[in-house]
Amino acid sequence: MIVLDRTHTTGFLDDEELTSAAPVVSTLHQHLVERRVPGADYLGWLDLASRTLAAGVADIEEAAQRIRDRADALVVIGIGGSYLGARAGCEWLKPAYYNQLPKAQRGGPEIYFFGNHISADAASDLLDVLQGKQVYVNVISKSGTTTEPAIGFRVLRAWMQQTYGEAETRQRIVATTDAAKGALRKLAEEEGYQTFVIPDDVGGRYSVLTPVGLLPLSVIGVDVRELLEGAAWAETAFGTGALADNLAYQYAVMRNALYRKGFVTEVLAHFEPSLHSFAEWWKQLFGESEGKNGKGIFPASVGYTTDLHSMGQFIQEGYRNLFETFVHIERTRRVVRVPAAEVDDGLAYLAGKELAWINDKARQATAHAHAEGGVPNLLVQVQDQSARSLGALFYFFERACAMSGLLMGVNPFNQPGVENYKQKMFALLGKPGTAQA
Ligand SMILES: O=P(O)(O)OC[C@H]1O[C@H](O)[C@H](O)[C@@H](O)[C@@H]1O
Repeated sequence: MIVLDRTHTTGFLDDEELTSAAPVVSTLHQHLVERRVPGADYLGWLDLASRTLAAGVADIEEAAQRIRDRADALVVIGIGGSYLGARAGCEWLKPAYYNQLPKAQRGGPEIYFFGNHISADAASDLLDVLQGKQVYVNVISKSGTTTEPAIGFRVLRAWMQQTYGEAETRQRIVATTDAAKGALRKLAEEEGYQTFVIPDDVGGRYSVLTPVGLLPLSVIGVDVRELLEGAAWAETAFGTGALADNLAYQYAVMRNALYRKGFVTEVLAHFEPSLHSFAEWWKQLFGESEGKNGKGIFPASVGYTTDLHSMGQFIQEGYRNLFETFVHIERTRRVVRVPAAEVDDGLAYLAGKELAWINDKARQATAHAHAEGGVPNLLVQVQDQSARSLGALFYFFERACAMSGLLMGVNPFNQPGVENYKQKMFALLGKPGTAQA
């Protein structure tokens, strides 16, 4: 289901550099599966998909159905790992203009993501668009104490209370949070919201296949079992410690080998606008997992061919510390051809050609040109834009990220650095118990 191709690393990486990593990968793999690595309390994602399939997702599907039957719009409140996966899934699996389609064609309510910023204008704009609609909310926070979603939830809850009254508002809110800890858990219990639990042993950026991602996606009509099946397939496919047989570990080894040669920025490149949020999810996964102790590959992303007309110049000829990873989808969902035309607009040579075919030529040309310009690039390919492929790809990158962080010598499962700005912000805000600035 997943292909990894390193043709365009020729001249930058040789086989021996990769195969020689096999013993260390095998040892780290053993430590990972025996849960003897730094951050070992956060390894629940390793077999989460297969366990979830075995336990069933009826509770998630029932809650989703209740919302689908009643809602015009679902607002998903969360930040970081508590929203990027659902958003990635939504864009990957649903049409680009999903919210603008007639309800019958959508197969679910409109979906909005909120609580991922502190913007007054964005908050007001959301409330404007929700006017007159039947709104339901899924508020998501593992810690239950993150400031942005907590503020967003307050704003939206106040609006809902005014619009629907207190009792009705309670019926329209589902909270996804820790089983016992945090302000959101406490509030959910006091108010009697329906709740879903984020397991203790799954960190935020690895949580897309928990109710964090599954509930919102189920509400908009995604068959979440297919998503889980793709990931469960990947658990087996990328579950071996033998480097030669494990593409996720090979990807981890390649990016580390490039890193050691000074390629310290990885640009995730895709050719489908619907992969934009997938790239955002990927950036959090790798950025928070590896960027610590003065180490890490800086994860960036571009959407081609759009960004070939902006960032393309830099990538082709700018400062040489970049490598790229192209995420490519082999088959598009639909076929569009360049129409024949009477006028001469210089495109006669493309008449009748499929856009997907042209896009693929653009990808091949870009990969070639960038390698020639000193940017080695890897290809990660999935066959289609299905839920199964997405589930497999989520897991591929999670598994690769864990191995990559271990190879780099960091704990891939913590994020101590994000606390610093928070403490300074709390001091500026005068939060009780914090040092005043
Ligand atoms: O789910 P939450 O506890 O609200 O956390 C949401 C996000 O916020 C943080 O600051 C962390 O850096 C992220 O790893 C996390 O995904």
